Amino acid sequence: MAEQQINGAVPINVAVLGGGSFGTALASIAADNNARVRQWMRDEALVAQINQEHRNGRYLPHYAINPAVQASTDLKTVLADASLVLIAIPSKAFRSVVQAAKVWLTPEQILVSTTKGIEPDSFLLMSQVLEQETGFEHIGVIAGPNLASEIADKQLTATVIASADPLTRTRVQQALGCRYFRVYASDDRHGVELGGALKNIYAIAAGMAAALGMGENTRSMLMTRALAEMSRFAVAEGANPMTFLGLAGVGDLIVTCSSNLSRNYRVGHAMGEGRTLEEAVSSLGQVAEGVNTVKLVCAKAREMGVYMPLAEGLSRVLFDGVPAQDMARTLMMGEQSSDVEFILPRESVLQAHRDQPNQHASSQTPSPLKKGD
Ligand SMILES: NC(=O)C1=CN([C@@H]2O[C@H](COP(=O)(O)OP(=O)(O)OC[C@H]3O[C@@H](n4cnc5c(N)ncnc54)[C@H](OP(=O)(O)O)[C@@H]3O)[C@@H](O)[C@H]2O)C=CC1
Ligand SMILES: O=C(CO)COP(=O)(O)O
Repeated sequence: MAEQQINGAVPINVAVLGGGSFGTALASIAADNNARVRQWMRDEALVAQINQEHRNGRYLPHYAINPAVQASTDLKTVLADASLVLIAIPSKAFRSVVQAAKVWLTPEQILVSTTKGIEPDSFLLMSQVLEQETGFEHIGVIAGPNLASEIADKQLTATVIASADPLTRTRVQQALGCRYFRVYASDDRHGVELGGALKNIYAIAAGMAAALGMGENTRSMLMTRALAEMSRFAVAEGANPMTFLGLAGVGDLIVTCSSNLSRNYRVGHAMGEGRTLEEAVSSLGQVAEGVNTVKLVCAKAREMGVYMPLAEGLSRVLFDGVPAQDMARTLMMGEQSSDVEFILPRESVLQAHRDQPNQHASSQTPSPLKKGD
C-alpha cells in the first residue's frame, strides 16, 4: 500500500546497493513512499526471491517487501536514472562496490551511505570514501536507531540524514519520510557518521554485561559513560558534541545497547555466555561492524591521546583474552573524573586530585587504563 508522503514529497527514482537487512528495509520504505526502487545485490537466488516472492529469505525472512522493489545483480540497470543512491554495504566491501558502481554514477545524483563502520588503514568513514571515489557534491549519511527488522515491521522509527548539502537533506527527507519513518536533518555529517560507527563498540559491551547478569544501574552507567567517551573522541575528530544528544548519538546508543535484535549486542551476549569471539561472529551470519571498529578506534585514540577506557577494556576482552568480569572490576577502579566534561572539564577534576592528594589512602590503586597504555 502506498504511504502518505510528508514535506510535499515528489516520488523519485531510488537505487539501493546492498541486499542485506538494512538495504532491504530502506528499499521497501522508498517503495512504500511511491518511489521507483531498484535494489542491487550479488546473489542471483536472492534477486529471484525478492522479485517473485517479495521476501528476503536470507536477511529479513519474516517480513514482506513492497512488491514494487525490483532487485537485480546488474549495477548499470539499478543505477540508470536513479536520482538518489543509498549504499548499504558493510564497510569492508564498501569501497570496492563504489568503485564498481562509479562508471554509472553522475554528479547530479545524491549518494548516501547507510553504513556504520570505518575503513581500516585510512580510518575513513564511508561518506569520505564516497567523496574520495567520486568527488561529487551531493553526499550524505543516514544514521539513527534503526533496527532493520523493526523498520521492515513498520514500527514507528526515526533517523537522521546528515549532509552539508541542503539538497541532499531535503531529497532524503522527501524520499523516505512517511507514516512510520521520520527523517530529521543535520549538517554535522562527521558527527552523525561517527555516532553510528562508535555505538557498535558499546553495544558489544552491553550485550556482554547483560549475559553476565549485570543490572540496570550497570547498563545505564555503561551507556552514559559510553556517550561521554564517544563524544570526547568525536570532538577530537572535529565533530559537534551536541550531535550526540540526537538520534544518531544517544538514540542509536540506547537501541543497540538494549536490544537482542542488534548484531553487535548479540556478539557481546554470546561471548558473555562463554563463546569465543570467532564462534560469536560466525554464528551471526551477518555483519557486526563493532568488532573491527573497536580495534581501529583504540589505535586512533592512542595516537590522538584521547582517553577511552571502555573501548580499551573491550578491546582487551575481545582480542587479548582478558575475562570480562576482571575488566569490569578494573574499570571500576579507574579514574573518577567529570560527569559532563563539556560543562566541567575532565582535566580540572584530575588537577584538583593532584592538588589535594588523599592523605589517608595507604596506596592509591593506579588506573590500569591510562591514556597511551
Ligand atoms: N541491519 C541494521 O539494522 C542496520 C544496519 N546498518 C548498517 O548497514 C550496513 C549494511 O548492513 P546490513 O544490511 O545490516 O548488512 P547485512 O549483513 O544484513 O548484509 C550485508 C549485505 O552486503 C552484501 N555484501 C557484503 N560484501 C559484499 C561485497 N564484497 N560485494 C557486494 N555485496 C556485498 C551482502 O551480500 P551477500 O549476501 O552476497 O554476502 C549483503 O547483501 C552496515 O554497516 C550496518 O552497520 C545501519 C542501520 C541498521
Ligand atoms: O545500527 C543498528 C541499529 O541502529 C543496527 O545495529 P547492529 O549492526 O548491531 O545490528
